[in-house]
Parts: sequence; C-alpha cells; structure tokens
Amino acid sequence: MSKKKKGKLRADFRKNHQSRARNNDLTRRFTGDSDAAGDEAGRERVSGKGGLTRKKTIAGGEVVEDASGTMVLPEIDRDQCVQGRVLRVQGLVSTVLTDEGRTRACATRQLLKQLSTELRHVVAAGDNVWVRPEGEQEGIIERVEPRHGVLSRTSRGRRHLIVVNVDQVLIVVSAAQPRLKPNLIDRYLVTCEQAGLSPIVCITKTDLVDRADLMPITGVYDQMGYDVRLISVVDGQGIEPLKESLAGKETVLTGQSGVGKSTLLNAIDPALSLRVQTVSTETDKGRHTTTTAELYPTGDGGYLVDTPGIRQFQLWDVIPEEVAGLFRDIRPFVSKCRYADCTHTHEEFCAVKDAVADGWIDARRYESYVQIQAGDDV
Ligand SMILES: Nc1nc2c(ncn2[C@@H]2O[C@H](COP(=O)(O)OP(=O)(O)OP(=O)(O)O)[C@@H](O)[C@H]2O)c(=O)[nH]1
Ligand SMILES: [Zn+2]
Repeated sequence: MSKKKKGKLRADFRKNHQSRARNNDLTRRFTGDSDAAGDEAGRERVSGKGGLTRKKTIAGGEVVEDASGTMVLPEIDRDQCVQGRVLRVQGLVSTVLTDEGRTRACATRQLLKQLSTELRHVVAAGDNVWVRPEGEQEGIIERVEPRHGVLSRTSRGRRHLIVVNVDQVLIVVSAAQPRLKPNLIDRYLVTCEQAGLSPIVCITKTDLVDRADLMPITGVYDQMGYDVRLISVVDGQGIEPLKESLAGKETVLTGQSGVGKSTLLNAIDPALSLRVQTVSTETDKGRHTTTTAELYPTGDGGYLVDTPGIRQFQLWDVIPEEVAGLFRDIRPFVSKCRYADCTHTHEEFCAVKDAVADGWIDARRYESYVQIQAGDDV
C-alpha cells in the first residue's frame, strides 16, 4: 500500500474514532493494513445496523469491514441453508438457534476459516449466520453476517469478541447493600459509550433507602440523557416498565456481586432466571472460560446475555486519551483546552477544569473521570 494511502487511512481512522466518541455511534474500527480497508472505491453501505463498511469483491465472495473488523462474506446457496443466531461458542462448536425453532451444534465451513485468518473469532456468540443443516441436530456455518454492537476485549494484542449484535446494556447497581457507587456507574457508562451500546442504569433495592436521597445522583445522569431506573423487587417499583424495555432487544446484564441481578431476572421472568442459573453454575465449575458469553432467548424475540465474565465487566480496554471523549458531559469542553494533548488533570488553561469550577460539569463526575483516566480501581 502506498504511503499516501496509508496516511489517508490513518486520517480516516482518526476521523471515525473521533466521530464515534462524539456521536455515541457504532464502533467502526479499521485494520489499517488490510486490503479491504484500502479499497476506497468499493465503499458502500451494507444492510443492517452495521453502518458504513468498506467492501471488496474476491473470488467466491466479498470482504467487508464491520463493527468487529475485517470479515469475509462468501457466496452461498441460500436454498440449501437456514438462518440462525449463535447462542454460544465452545471451542470449534457453535450452538445455533435456527429459524426452524431448534438448536443445532455447528462446525464452521473451512473456506470461512481460511479466508479469515487474521480474525481470531470467525464465529462469535450473537452472530447471525447461515447454516447448512446436517441431519436433525447438526450443521455447518456457511456464512456470518456483518456485525454491530460488539463487546470485545484485547489480550496480547489480539481482539477477542465476547458477544456481538448487542443492543443495550443493563447496568445494575444497588442503592444500598452494597452501597451505591456512582463512580462505578461512570465506568460502566464509559464502556457502553466506547462500544456504541445504549445503557439502562438500574438502581436496585430502592426500598432500603429514602428515594429522595437518590435524586441528586439520578438527576446528573438524566440531564446527560441517560436512562436511569429506580427498581425494587420488594415493592415492585420499576419492574413492569423494565420488562417492556427488554422486549425484543438483545440486552447484556452487568453489575457487581450482590446488587440483585439474579433477583431482578427472576422478577422479570422466572423461567429465564432458572435457565441462566443452571448454565452459570456449570460455567463456574470451569467447564469453559469465564468470558464465554451465552445468549438466552427471552421468548419475545429478545435475548439476554449473562455470563460471569461479563458480570465482572472489567474486560474492555479504554486508553487514557480516549476517556474524556467518552464522558458525555466532559466531551463538549475538550476542544476548548489550550493544549491539544490536555489530560484535564494538572494543566493550566484547561476548559474542562474551568467548566467544573463554574458548575457546568458535576464535580463528582469529574472525579470519576480523573480516576478512570489514571486507570485506578473504583
Ligand atoms: N431489600 C431488597 N433486597 C433485594 C432486592 N433485590 C435483591 N435483594 C437482595 O439482595 C441480595 C443479593 O441479590 P442477588 O440477586 O443474589 O444478587 P446478584 O447481583 O445476582 O449477585 P451475584 O449472583 O453474586 O452476581 C439477596 O439477598 C436479595 O434478596 C430489592 O429490590 N430489595
Ligand atoms: Zn483540558
């Protein structure tokens, strides 16, 4: 690839990166050196929520860039296939819920693996796939559709897809027992902003506190446009509206131990709660790695994603320079700082610090920013 083209790609990447931070848009990462990313002319929109992708035709298919990186879409004989959703991936076997209404244990087509050597996960939990059925219970994944809403983590320089095609994240924190930790909410929100996912903040156990005391905290999030709910399974506060918000959506559940996630699931759907518990217990025994995600159909077209690994939620990497852009309230001031590389901590002529002093930015939110930016634990 020419130097000029590479420079342009880098500029494109940066532009995308910034606009992603600004718009809370879907992640569009480009692997700068791949051939697909270099094919300027072939850029077009691919169906679904995946957004803008770059596209190039190869023998037997095409190469696209989606929210997960480079992927290959081979041509397939659709008459021979059924569509489905990958519920989980264990080693080489993917469990797919197909449109026939059954699950199939599926291997992945050899061609798909060969063409996707740079991708660690050819198939990920949450993928929309085309399967060629084999017998009653098995099949071969012939094609994986472009992805949106990607949760990933990087380890030893490689990006691992944890779950894809996610719509929203249910952030569960408790008003008491354990005590409310707003800084933890901020941390979760940063991750959601980074992944381009809509958060729903659920403050549980509100029956244990004076609800009026929560208003100063919820008000700050309301003002930024975040969806904050007060929940109690003891008196039923907020349960019905929450059920409605989950219907037909794919939701990732997250929150510290003891905040009431299982209890909340049970209040939403006892049958679903039971299924989640059964599998989580198996997972705890170390049968498969803790970061393996599992999708549970909610019966209304939606899915819930709940795994011990995701519950811990310390999986996504945010680089320090990225943090300010992921704080909705800090973001508008960043460009007004004197120094382009301002960290908004110790510098003079910092518009962010001025905004805190003038009351435009909540001082507690700013403290969170400083902690997260420094990589400190909550
Ligand atoms: N007062 C009150 N207690 C609740 C509420 N929701 C949950 N609890 C209690 O909080 C405790 C922890 O609830 P769990 O549902 O087990 O919490 P969890 O988040 O699933 O915990 P892990 O499984 O460790 O991740 C239990 O004793 C629940 O009875 C609530 O709305 N009000
Ligand atoms: Zn600054």
